[in-house]
Amino acid sequence: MTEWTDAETFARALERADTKEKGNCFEDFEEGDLLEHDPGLTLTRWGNESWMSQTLNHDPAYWRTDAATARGFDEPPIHPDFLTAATLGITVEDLSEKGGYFLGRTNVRFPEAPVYPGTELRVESEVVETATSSSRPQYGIVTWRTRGLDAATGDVLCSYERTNMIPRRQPVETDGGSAGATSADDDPDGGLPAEFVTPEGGYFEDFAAALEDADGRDAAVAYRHERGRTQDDVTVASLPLATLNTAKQHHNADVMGDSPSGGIVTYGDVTRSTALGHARSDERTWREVGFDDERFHTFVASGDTVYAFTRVLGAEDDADSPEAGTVRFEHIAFNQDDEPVYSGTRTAEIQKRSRN
Ligand SMILES: CC(C)(COP(=O)(O)OP(=O)(O)OC[C@H]1O[C@@H](n2cnc3c(N)ncnc32)[C@H](O)[C@@H]1OP(=O)(O)O)[C@@H](O)C(=O)NCCC(=O)NCCSC(=O)C[C@H](O)C(=O)O
Repeated sequence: MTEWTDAETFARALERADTKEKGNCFEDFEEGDLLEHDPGLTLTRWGNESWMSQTLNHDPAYWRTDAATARGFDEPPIHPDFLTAATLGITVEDLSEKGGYFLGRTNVRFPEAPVYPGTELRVESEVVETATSSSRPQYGIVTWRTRGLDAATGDVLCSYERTNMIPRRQPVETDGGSAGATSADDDPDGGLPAEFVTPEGGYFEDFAAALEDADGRDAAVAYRHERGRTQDDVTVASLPLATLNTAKQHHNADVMGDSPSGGIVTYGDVTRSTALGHARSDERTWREVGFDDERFHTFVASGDTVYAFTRVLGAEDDADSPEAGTVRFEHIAFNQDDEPVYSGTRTAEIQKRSRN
C-alpha cells in the first residue's frame, strides 16, 4: 500500500499535484473590469483600537466619548486610517494576493459623515490602467479605483486609486528600464532650502505662523518627529490579517524568501499609518480630508523602525468647521538608516487655538 506520508513519496506527490491557485496575475486584469469583492468586514471598535494602538494613533476623539462628542461625533468613530486599510485589505484576495507590491495610491477621500463601529463594509474596484513595467519583465503595473461602501446603505465611506506591481504569468521583453537616466546634482545639499522652520505648537495658527515666517525667505516649514516604531510580528503579520489582507508579502516567509524583498514585509498601510501617527502626535488633528501622491519607496521588514518627517505645504482658513483650519502636509516615513520608505501629501483640518 502506498504510504503517502513517506518523505520521498510525498515529495513526488507534491511535484505532480496541481496547485489550486489564489489571486490574479497581470494578464487577468483588463481596463474597465469591475470587481465586487466577496469578503466583507464589520468595522469593530476592537479592530479600530488594535490598529490605532499598534500604529501609535492616540487622538482622544477616537478613544473617549467626551472627546468624541466635543468633536461633534456621537461616539468614538472608526479612524480613517483603519477604514482605508480595511477597504484595501478586502480587495487583496482579488487584486494583489498573487504577490506584487503596493507602489502608490492617490485621491484617498472620506465623506464628511463619521463611520461608527458596527458598520459592515462592502468593497468594489474597477481596473483603470494596466501597463508594462520596463524595468521588471516578470511584473506588470495595474491601477484600480476602489470604493468602500456601507453594506446596509450603499453610502461611499472611502475611495482611492491604487497602483501595484503584479506578477505576470509570462515575462515580457522590456528595454530594461531607464537606469542611469537621473543626473547627479551639483548641490551637496540636494537643493534644500537654507533654513528649516519648526511650528511652535500643533494648532492651525502655529502652522500658519510658521509658513508666514518662512515666506519670502530661503526656508521651508519642515521637521521630524521623535517617535519610532520597530516592526514586529503584530505589525507585519497580525494587523494586515485583521483587515482580511491575504497578501503573502505579510505572512508567508517561505514564499517571500524568493521575491524582490527576500522576505515578508510590512503592509504599506501599517507603515503609512505609523508615520501619520507620529505626525499627528505633534498636532491637534480635527478631521482628515484626504491623501494624494502616496508612494512606497522601499521595503519595511520586521526589525526595521518607522520614523516620520513632515513638511508643511500650506494653510488656509477655509475648513468646514469654525473650530479648525485646513493644512496641507507632505509626510515622509523613513527607516533607521534614514531611507524614505513612504511619502504622500495629506490635507487635514487642524484645530484652532481660538475660534474666529
Ligand atoms: C517594488 C520595488 C522594489 C520596485 O523597485 P524598482 O524596480 O526600483 O522600480 P520603481 O520603484 O521605480 O517602480 C517600478 C515600476 O512601477 C512604476 N511605478 C512606481 N510607482 C508607481 C505609481 N505610483 N503609479 C504608477 N506607476 C508606478 C515605476 O515607474 C516603475 O515602472 P518601470 O520603470 O516601467 O518598471 C520598489 O518600488 C519598492 O521596494 N517599493 C516598496 C514596495 C512596498 O514595500 N510596498 C508596501 C508593502 S507591499 C503591500 O503592502 C502589499 C499590499 O498588502 C497589497 O496587497 O497591495
